[in-house]
Amino acid sequence: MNNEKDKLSQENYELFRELDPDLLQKKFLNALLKIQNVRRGSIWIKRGRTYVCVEAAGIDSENIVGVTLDAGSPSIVGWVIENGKMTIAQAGSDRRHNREVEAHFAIKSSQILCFPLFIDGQVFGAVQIIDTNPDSIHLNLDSSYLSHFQNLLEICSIALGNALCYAREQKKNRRLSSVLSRVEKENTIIGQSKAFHKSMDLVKSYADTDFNVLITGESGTGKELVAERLHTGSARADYPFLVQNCSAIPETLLESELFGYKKGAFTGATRDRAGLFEAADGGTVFLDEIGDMPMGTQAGLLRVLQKNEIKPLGATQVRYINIRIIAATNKDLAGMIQENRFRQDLYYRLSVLPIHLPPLRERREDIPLLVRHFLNVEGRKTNISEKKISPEAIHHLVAYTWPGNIRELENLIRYLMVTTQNEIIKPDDLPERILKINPDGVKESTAPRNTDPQTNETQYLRDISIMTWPDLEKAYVMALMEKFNWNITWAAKASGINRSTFASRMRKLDIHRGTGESPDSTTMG
Ligand SMILES: Nc1ncnc2c1ncn2[C@@H]1O[C@H](COP(=O)(O)OP(=O)(O)OP(=O)(O)O)[C@@H](O)[C@H]1O
Repeated sequence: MNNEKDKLSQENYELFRELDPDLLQKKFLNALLKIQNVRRGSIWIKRGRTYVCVEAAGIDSENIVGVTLDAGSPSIVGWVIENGKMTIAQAGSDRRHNREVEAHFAIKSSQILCFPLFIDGQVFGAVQIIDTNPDSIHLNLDSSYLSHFQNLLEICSIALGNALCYAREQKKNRRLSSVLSRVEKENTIIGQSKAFHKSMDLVKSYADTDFNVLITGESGTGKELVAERLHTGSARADYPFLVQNCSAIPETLLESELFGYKKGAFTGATRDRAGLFEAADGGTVFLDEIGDMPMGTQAGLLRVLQKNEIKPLGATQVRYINIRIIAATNKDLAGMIQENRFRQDLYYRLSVLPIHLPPLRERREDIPLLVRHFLNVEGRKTNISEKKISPEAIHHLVAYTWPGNIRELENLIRYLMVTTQNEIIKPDDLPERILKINPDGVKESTAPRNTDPQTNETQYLRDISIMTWPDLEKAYVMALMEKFNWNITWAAKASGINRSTFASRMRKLDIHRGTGESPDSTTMG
């Protein structure tokens, strides 16, 4: 008996060293099975009106992890959880035993020992230790042994409960950090052009719905940024926003990333792993480059959209998830359907709400705003003193065609921040590919480029002469707001008019930070 007690204590110490709840669960169950000299066992957690199997050991265990039992159907774990008492049951004759789960087992259970798991006096789950020997002779049911066993269980149950709480808090923490970083990013959607506004109006109206969205547009036009905005503006904002790029990734790898896998599903699958869809439960999944998704994976995605169910690789049972899909592509999906490279039924499901983001060359008015924005952001990030840009250099940037769109512009600003020695970026600092294009060919009213620094002012006036009065006022107010970090009072002071007039002009010109905020939600001061 003393030997047995020592064995229990040793297992105890070993368990307390484990902080990872998944590993702790596994070690906890294995320790109990070892002490009781049996091989089959499982841990169940109560979730609402269901009991979910979170860990299992022994032959057929892969058929039971993830199984969800309804509180209304018979089960030993349900009985133990609801009554808060341990029980011993004969699998063949006990009416509480769930026959449906047992039906999946090649080797049948004979005797079941089941204990409740407590935290703070509340039952949060149950652990089953199961004898599969037909004579039910392996379980030690001696009352004094069982009482020591119960002590070990109580201590481990506290450790497990704490580890689960810790994991929950960690998850919450990660979610909050991702919301925080999204909020920080959120203010960076820049654009005042008509084409951009049209797309952003759609974003605002789509965010309130829960339908799938298909974003089309060339590479670097801001599809991911817009997807994030759709998520943060939706009721799912407090849940994860997870991104998967579907291009340049082998089919099986993409499937295991998205749907997850069971231990042993393929070489190297040493443990169960949840996929992206499951990890994003409650939130949004952004599938970038959906046009590159292989046909096989498209079928799995269709099942997610039609039935909200996923089947991890190697699993026999499906799992239910609740996610919103936002997909993006720069490919012609309609053309791909004709060539049988994209499923038509999937296309219809994905493109309930379509958004097209215009290329930068179709919204050239936004280039000066974007340039100023990136100079500001990069200046802050790199600690290099903020640089200015000459109207002439801007003139070249506006004329360039930007095949890589906003990403190319952002990268160029990073490059210029580092390579430009002077405080002001001038045309000479620009790369050859940009200088090659004649800026005067782009806008008919633009006068020939003047390289004499003394006549920069004249050039600048020529540049702004192509703008309308509201455009000019808009650009002026935006420049002030950015300079004063969206503090209306300071910006109004700098402009020489009072705050309420300034705020009312902002409203009239429909100027707001990014796109989602009204002037009143800018920094107060
Ligand atoms: N309107 C915008 N205002 C500020 N920054 C933007 C804007 N649109 C895009 N960006 C920035 O440009 C870069 C490219 O944007 P994003 O990754 O969203 O483009 P994408 O269309 O998803 O590209 P790809 O198709 O190549 O994946 C990002 O760094 C993003 O922050």
